[in-house]
Amino acid sequence: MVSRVIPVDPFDLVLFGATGDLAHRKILPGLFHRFVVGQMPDTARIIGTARSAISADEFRATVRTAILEQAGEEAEQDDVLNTFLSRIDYVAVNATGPEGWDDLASRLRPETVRAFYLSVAPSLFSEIASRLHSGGLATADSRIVVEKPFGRDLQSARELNAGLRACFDEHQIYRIDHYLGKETVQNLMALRFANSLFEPLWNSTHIDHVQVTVSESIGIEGREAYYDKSGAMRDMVQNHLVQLLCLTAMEPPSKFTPNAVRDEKVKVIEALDPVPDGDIARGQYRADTGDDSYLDHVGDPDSRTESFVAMKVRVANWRWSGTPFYLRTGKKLRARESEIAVVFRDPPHTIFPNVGHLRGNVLVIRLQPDEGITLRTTIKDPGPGGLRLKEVSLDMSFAEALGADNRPQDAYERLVMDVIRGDQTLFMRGDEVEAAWTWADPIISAWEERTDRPAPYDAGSSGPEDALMLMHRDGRRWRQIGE
Ligand SMILES: NC(=O)C1=CN([C@@H]2O[C@H](COP(=O)(O)OP(=O)(O)OC[C@H]3O[C@@H](n4cnc5c(N)ncnc54)[C@H](OP(=O)(O)O)[C@@H]3O)[C@@H](O)[C@H]2O)C=CC1
Ligand SMILES: O=C1O[C@H](COP(=O)(O)O)[C@@H](O)[C@H](O)[C@H]1O
Repeated sequence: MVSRVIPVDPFDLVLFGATGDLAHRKILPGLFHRFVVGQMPDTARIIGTARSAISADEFRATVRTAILEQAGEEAEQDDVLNTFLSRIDYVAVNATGPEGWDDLASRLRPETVRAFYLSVAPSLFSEIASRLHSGGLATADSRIVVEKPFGRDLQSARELNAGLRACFDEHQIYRIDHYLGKETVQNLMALRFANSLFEPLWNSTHIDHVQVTVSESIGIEGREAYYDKSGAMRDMVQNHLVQLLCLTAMEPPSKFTPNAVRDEKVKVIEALDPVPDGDIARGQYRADTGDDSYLDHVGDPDSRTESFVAMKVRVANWRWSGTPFYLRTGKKLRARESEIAVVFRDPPHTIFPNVGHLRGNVLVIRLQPDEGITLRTTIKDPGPGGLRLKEVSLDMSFAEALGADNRPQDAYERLVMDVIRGDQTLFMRGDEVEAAWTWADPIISAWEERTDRPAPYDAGSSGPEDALMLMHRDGRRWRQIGE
């Protein structure tokens, strides 16, 4: 049985960078899944482009292979896969030269939603936008989607915004942060704003602190050149972790519209205090048995790029004064585990004899691997023998609760369909990205002036000792990774 899906309007999706890694691992398999569940109308078309001079048949063959690798059982029905592939075309286009643009223009249909997905290096964004505009390929209703990283500092983000806005209106620009497409991230908004239970408690009177963890067990996996110039702060914190913080901390938007939601997120970013150096722990993984260290992976024994960051962040507004947000993320950690843990204050008094200190409730929003929501509560330990207390979790796993037919969508499949629908709620607005860089830039600049190295941590651990200390000195503890 297929879940409730509302088909989108007919579209021409032009995928720049169609021969690349992201297109083959995420975007095309995601589109295939949307096709399988019936969301892509019969008249939808995907036009892949890149410089490679390959035929449409050759391109389709690579897409077939990628889908068979990524999409699981659904891809085994050959007729379904063949029908999907018949919607795919390919045109060789050079983003920085005249070759291929007229051919591409001739394939686009009038009266059809046009989306141009730029899965290419950010250095190509402005030039592609300009050629789409000057060649008349983009209409007033067309959408342009750009991948991360959106700049490496405020200055470059402003330049990218200027390049895109010279040719497209803000309502046409979709800046991807794939964390916003994750099912549980949206569930955080539903949890907060569709229930009356939590919102009265959602403030510093009741919440002691919030922990946002994005722990990865993988390393930099063939992306050395990019990662060593970025590090965890630019790669993960400035975008994904700041977005998670925003959705946790923001005020209720007046309505669920793209600008109402994004206005509230911008206010949170603008309320972030500068983070003093003493509130940050940076780490770099060292060799594990049978594996190399970060320095071996990037081939630079002097690299000072961090593969781990933990920090204490303060949101300087009425709601959150006195409730810090602790963020941490890193590569080669003990487990792949991402969550937002909202730690409530301890009960102020206990009426139970011989129980000692009662711990506060913890609401955990699990992003991955097992998406769901857990509430840690204290109950009576069942059975005879007097009243003893015990901590238990009220647990909701989405996979179990919703059943296999309603498995959470991959972030990319949701986001691509949102583009076609013209819904920008889960995309970053230009001012939002600039605000996040305004906050992150001084932190990064301070590191760049220093000569010391990030603290080493063992691959497979929970990160460097400094990160533990960041919490311990406040009388708090990180939640365990990988338990
Ligand atoms: N891979 C990933 O996991 C992630 C990637 N991203 C971002 O997505 C984007 C794409 O990444 P990824 O797929 O890994 O990159 P790849 O290097 O694998 O692919 C780049 C693509 O761009 C095409 N290309 C390069 N130069 C030109 C040009 N002058 N004109 C037209 N096409 C060109 C290449 O094809 P050809 O050489 O044939 O022209 C290729 O299809 C980047 O912005 C990256 O930061 C974001 C998150 C994760
Ligand atoms: O954007 C990025 O995200 C991935 C982690 O994404 P996830 O969905 O697997 O949690 C990270 O590995 C990568 O370095 C970063 O560029």
